[in-house]
Amino acid sequence: MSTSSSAKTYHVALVAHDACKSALVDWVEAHVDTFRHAAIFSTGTTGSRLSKAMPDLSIVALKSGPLGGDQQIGAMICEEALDALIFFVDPLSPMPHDVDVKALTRLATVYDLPMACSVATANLIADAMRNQRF
Ligand SMILES: O=C(CO)COP(=O)(O)O
Repeated sequence: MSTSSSAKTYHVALVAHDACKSALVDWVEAHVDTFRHAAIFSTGTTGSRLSKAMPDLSIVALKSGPLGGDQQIGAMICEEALDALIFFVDPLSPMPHDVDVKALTRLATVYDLPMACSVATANLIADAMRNQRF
């Protein structure tokens, strides 16, 4: 008897502030086998950096963060269209769109969405994705 196991396609938002974009690209490259099976949604500049580095991944680039991209991802959270948010936040620079950043992380908390704002926590989410644990 054959058992069929259909792997879940995770819908994941990947976002990084400018000072953290290279770290996010490196991190996704390190987990590319996991993200090859994911549907990725990114803010504009983050998405184009990721697409350039890994053109074979499925990446939808939304608006740039300061132009509403954080809010677009927030709307996806409200619509329960995401499984996780990986957001490499720059904690050392003031942001003109700080309210948008706060709104995004707030909505992830309101909807109890798995969210990582650091490499250590992002590793836990990637591990859970790889093992289909949520
Ligand atoms: O500012 C951001 C998130 O707050 C990221 O936006 P970009 O990916 O367009 O730089």
